[in-house]
Amino acid sequence: MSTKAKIVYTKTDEAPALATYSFLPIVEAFTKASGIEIISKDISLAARILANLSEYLPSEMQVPDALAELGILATKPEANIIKLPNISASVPQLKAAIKELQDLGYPIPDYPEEANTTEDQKVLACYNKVKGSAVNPVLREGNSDRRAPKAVKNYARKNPHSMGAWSSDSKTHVATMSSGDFYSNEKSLTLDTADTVSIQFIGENNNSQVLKRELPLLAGEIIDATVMSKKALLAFLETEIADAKSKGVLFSLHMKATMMKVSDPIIFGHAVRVFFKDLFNKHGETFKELGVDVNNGFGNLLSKLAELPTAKQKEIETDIASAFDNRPAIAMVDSDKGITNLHVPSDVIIDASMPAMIRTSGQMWNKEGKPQDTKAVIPDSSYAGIYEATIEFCKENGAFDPTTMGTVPNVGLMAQKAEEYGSHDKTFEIKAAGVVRVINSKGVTLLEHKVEAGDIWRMCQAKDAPIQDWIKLAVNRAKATQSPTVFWLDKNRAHDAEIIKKVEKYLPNYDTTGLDIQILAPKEATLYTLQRVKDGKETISVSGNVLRDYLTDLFPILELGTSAKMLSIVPLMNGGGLFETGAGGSAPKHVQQFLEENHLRWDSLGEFLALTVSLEHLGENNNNEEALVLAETLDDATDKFLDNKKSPSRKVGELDNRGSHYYLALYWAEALASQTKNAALQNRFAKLATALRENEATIVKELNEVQGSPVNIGGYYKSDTLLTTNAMRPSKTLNSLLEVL
Ligand SMILES: NC(=O)C1=CN([C@@H]2O[C@H](COP(=O)(O)OP(=O)(O)OC[C@H]3O[C@@H](n4cnc5c(N)ncnc54)[C@H](OP(=O)(O)O)[C@@H]3O)[C@@H](O)[C@H]2O)C=CC1
Ligand SMILES: O=C(O)CCC(=O)C(=O)O
Ligand SMILES: [Mg+2]
Repeated sequence: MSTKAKIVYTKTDEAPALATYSFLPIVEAFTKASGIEIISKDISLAARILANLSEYLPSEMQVPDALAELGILATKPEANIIKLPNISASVPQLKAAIKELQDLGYPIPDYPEEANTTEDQKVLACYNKVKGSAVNPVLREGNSDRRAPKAVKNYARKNPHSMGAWSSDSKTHVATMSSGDFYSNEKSLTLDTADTVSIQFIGENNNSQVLKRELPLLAGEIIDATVMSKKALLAFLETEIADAKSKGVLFSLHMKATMMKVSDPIIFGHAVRVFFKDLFNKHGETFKELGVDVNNGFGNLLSKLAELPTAKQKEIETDIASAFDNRPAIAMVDSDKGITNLHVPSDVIIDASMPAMIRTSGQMWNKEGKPQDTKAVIPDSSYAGIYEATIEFCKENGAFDPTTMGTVPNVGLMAQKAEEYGSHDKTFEIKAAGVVRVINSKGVTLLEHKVEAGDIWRMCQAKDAPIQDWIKLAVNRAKATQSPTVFWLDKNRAHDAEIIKKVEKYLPNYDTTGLDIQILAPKEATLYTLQRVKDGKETISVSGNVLRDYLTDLFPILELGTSAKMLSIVPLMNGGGLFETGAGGSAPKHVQQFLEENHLRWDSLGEFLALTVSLEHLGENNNNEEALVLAETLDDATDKFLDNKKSPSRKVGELDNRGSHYYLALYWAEALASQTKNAALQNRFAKLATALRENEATIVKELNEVQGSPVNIGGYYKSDTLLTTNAMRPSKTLNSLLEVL
């Protein structure tokens, strides 16, 4: 046989990584005789740290830079990558992972609190490559196509998840800025020809500083720049904190500190300082001496208090307690442990946190662990309107009904680090009053803002080729579904106005006869879509990168209870395929439960869907008939899996992730054994299908009886391979059946 076609299956973090220990051996067993090679690539946070700090490690401890390899692969036609969700690390998570690796004996340096020396700057630069959303932007060399497959949608309609009722007198609302924010200050233009620009700051006393040198731009590229005024932000936060107190609602802040890893931690830090302003007024000096940095959350302050003499510690603790009394009640992440919304910037991430709140009657948890109406603070107003509109809609119409509601697939512009999510290397906290200019190679100023000390200035890019590809993808989906297709673009926003020009330029390249394609600003698009959702209809959202992220959690969480059940395809621009699993994250809560009671409630449906399309892609691209049959039968097996309700339960002692994998394997083997397209596959799987069926009771018993007590896998970020394998593959019967295949 010619060289085998390859599928890369990523090893990531937390719950999806645990699930991989159980699921990957099944995938390998099922595909190995069909000319398919499954390659596992470790892009976990721990592996990325080790790869980036190689020079500090002895050779036997060094690991390859798997992410860099995959980044290159993603630009090649042969790419076929299954990408599971991974940790996008905030600084507290990064430090915890570094500590774990050091304890395991890896001699890597600490995360530098302050980078004053050249050495510290070098280390910090290495860690910055690992920080925040450092994986997805590298692999996403294509735009995104996320939707709920029919079978999944039908399943949700027949088996609705719980949905909190909405009352018209709910006090829950969104608070967002009306001036001085990124939305209000945005300027944008499209380049006619390729150029190289630089970003410069010119102070009021005429001292100037180059913020970024030699930024190459392509012809047709859209750039935009904007600024968040610190003064306006602080005033806004102060007003909203007071308003939350007077209205008796919880204060909660919703940011994306992981993807917006430069701007959003700064905004997060301001929120912590304004919320605890008396504390900072009184103890600011002490905090400075301790090196407190609340851009990493209020938890950073708490962790430093132990360094103080006991008396001082007590005094500050008393002042913290009175701050909590004097300020509004704050939304909790974990009320049992006293962890608030302001503790860690990666605990509350807007794409998942806002829909979760909307699903629970617009309420979040207070410190007594009871649900309460909430003020959701989303400082920048660019996209806050979509949540505002959804909340208003629920107040007026009540909660959505998963048994009847329609569906909202998304086509998202994200290739080549498009828009805000690619802006962190062009985002700056401004040191003094002056202007920031984007200047072209001839010295002409393209964009300019007046700034003050503490303002956050940023520039974003969107290249022409990805935009064209995105428009093509939108037209394809519109044709395939015949559903109304809405570009969520605001003509009054500078950047969107440039994108609209491109949509108007490129749409006529396609035959759109009979298609309903519209352009609506995000708030109007939300209202239009929600009404159709309520009426049970499908509406395709076509959006930029941030809305892609927000909408592909918002609608799935309302429709399906979780975005883990989404089909999430990234047709790579050079012909390969990146198949993401679900649209959500790495579910740290699930790991906590697993470690405490050896029950993993992670639902791998997203992995099943991704594997199906990956096999299909491989079959078509390599003329591999067996891969196509494997894909078709896996699709049937997934339908049966849903029909027979074999998804993991949330409760210990019941079927969990491991048991759900067994059933998928059983149904897949049965589908392969009963199909008649390919006799070789039919023969190969006949015995296994019978054996898996005959041993059902034994296997399920072996998988379920291990549950109920804590499990040790030897690490959180870098668990022990053998311990984790044993924990995730406890059925000897299942293991030996897979081995003989
Ligand atoms: N593509 C990627 O790589 C992404 C990575 N992330 C990263 O993931 C981490 C956690 O993010 P967070 O915002 O908490 O979002 P998560 O999606 O991890 O968690 C939110 C909740 O969604 C539910 N959920 C998510 N996936 C599944 C699944 N497969 N099966 C069942 N339930 C599921 C769970 O709710 P419940 O337990 O209540 O059922 C879970 O607690 C962060 O580090 C973040 O940066 C986030 C988004 C995407
Ligand atoms: O990369 C990340 O940090 C999160 C990605 C995400 O939330 C998404 O793609 O929906
Ligand atoms: Mg998301």
